[in-house]
Parts: sequence; C-alpha cells; structure tokens
Amino acid sequence: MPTVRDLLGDIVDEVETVLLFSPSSSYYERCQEVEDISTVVVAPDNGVGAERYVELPLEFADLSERIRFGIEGALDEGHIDEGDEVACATKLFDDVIDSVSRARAGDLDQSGVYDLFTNSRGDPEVIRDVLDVAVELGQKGQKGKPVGALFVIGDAGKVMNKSRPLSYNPFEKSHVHVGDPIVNVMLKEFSRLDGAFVISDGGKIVSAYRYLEPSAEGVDIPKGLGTRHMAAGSITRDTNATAVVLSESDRLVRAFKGGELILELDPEEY
Ligand SMILES: Nc1ncnc2c1ncn2[C@@H]1O[C@H](COP(=O)(O)OP(=O)(O)OP(=O)(O)O)[C@@H](O)[C@H]1O
Ligand SMILES: [Mn+2]
Repeated sequence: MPTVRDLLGDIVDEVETVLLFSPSSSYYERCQEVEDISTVVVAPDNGVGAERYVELPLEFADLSERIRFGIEGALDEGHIDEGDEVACATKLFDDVIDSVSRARAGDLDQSGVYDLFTNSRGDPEVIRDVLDVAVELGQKGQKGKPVGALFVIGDAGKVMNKSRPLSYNPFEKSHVHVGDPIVNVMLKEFSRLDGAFVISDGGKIVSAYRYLEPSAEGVDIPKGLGTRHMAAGSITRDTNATAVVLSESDRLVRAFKGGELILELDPEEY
C-alpha cells in the first residue's frame, strides 16, 4: 500500500536542485547534508552564508511570482541550467517552509521579474523603494481616497527630453533620494497632482509633474489600461527607464520595462 510520502514524494523525484526560499540556518544546514542535490538560497539577505544565492528584493506575496523570481535569478546567476528539474521550498502560511512546488527551469515563460531588478538602469534598491512607496500609497490612498501615481526610474536625462513640465518642479534645487522617510511623505503629497515623477538611476528625484510624451509605437500593453499606463509602457520602450504605476481605478501596482508589463501587485496583499 502506498503511503502519503510515496505519493507526494513524486514531487521531488529526480530533482537536481532545491531552491530554498528564506530558510532558517538549521534548515539550510540540514539541506546541505542531503546527497546528490544542490541547494540555492533565495532570500532578502544571505544570512545563512549560502554558496549559491539569489537576492530577493521584495517578499512576493504571490507564490508563483516568488518562484518565478527565484528560478529566473538562479538561471541568470548560473546556479541552474535550462531543463533542470528543480523543487522550490517556500513559506506560504507560516514562518516555516511548508510548501513545495516542482518546475523545470526554463519551461515557465520568462516573466522578466528578475530582469526588472537586476538588469535595469535604476539600482535594484531604488526600484524596490519606489515599489514600496507605490504599494503603501495604494494601501492608504490620499486621505482615504484612492490615488494614482506614475514613477519613471532611470535614464532620467532622456526621460526629461521626452517630457514637459505641467507645473513648477518642487524638486528643482533639492538633492533628495527615494527611500528617505521625508521623501516618501513628499512623494505621496505630490502624487495628488497630475503627471509623472522622474527618478535617476541612483534614486535622486529629478522632477515631479512631468507630462510624458514618448512615442507609443510598438507598445503592447493589456487592453483596458488608460493613458497613464500607456505613457508608462511607452516611455520604457522609448528610453531605458523602468516605470512603476499605481492605478487609481483598479488600485494595482504595475511595473513596465522595454514597453512591456512585467509585474502586477495587489497592494492589499502586502
Ligand atoms: N502622458 C502622461 N504623462 C504623465 N501623466 C499622465 C500621462 N497621461 C496620463 N497621465 C496621468 O494619468 C492620470 C489618469 O489618466 P487615465 O485615467 O487615462 O490613466 P489610467 O491608465 O486609466 O490610470 P488609472 O488606472 O489611474 O485611472 C491623468 O490624470 C494624468 O495625471
Ligand atoms: Mn483611468
């Protein structure tokens, strides 16, 4: 008679690599002792001192996003190869690893989410900080009302050339960076008005209230999204910038790169 272990063991049958998402040190050490398997740690920091490691810039609440990120990262770092059978061990409901998914590296369509952080003009921390602001703004809104916002990160010179001011620029002579607590307050305040924020590769806020005028040629974003999203998608095709958009109407946070929608987050889940 087969046991549960036999049945569910199929999930990890002939797996070559285990991706461990944010494991404790003791869990990681136990994994190290398993023969014939290589382990890759995917976590916000490499506290366990793993030899093979992928940095997780944000805790994706959506499990499939998290797994995609881990696999794309492990491929990009050369820890695994296309076609490898991998088991992904993650925390889902608890603060311990409680779920396992199996995938063949390279079979999932590339979501580009790893590329979004790693190969963008903007620093990964800057993109993460902007996503944080957008998520927080999405959760709280402005005085309880939903608010929209558009952040364009990286390649700021070119972005400035393809846009015009809608109002005076409150960041004109300032040297403030995303991630500073005061800046987050300012960004939220200024997002009540129209236009985009332009942010440099390193996170300096170059301008608020920019009206983007990129060419929309060849931009293919999902139907139903309006002009803010079209402008966001287009500017990332026309320049090497990344765009983060908070929608006022459906309250989702989206990221665009190379003219494509790369990431969609629900702020309520964070
Ligand atoms: N080219 C642009 N550059 C900068 N901001 C823009 C541009 N086009 C639109 N916006 C901003 O987007 C706001 C909302 O426009 P619209 O409703 O058409 O966009 P949307 O994509 O549907 O976004 P939302 O989901 O937030 O409604 C505008 O009020 C304006 O502030
Ligand atoms: Mn709209």
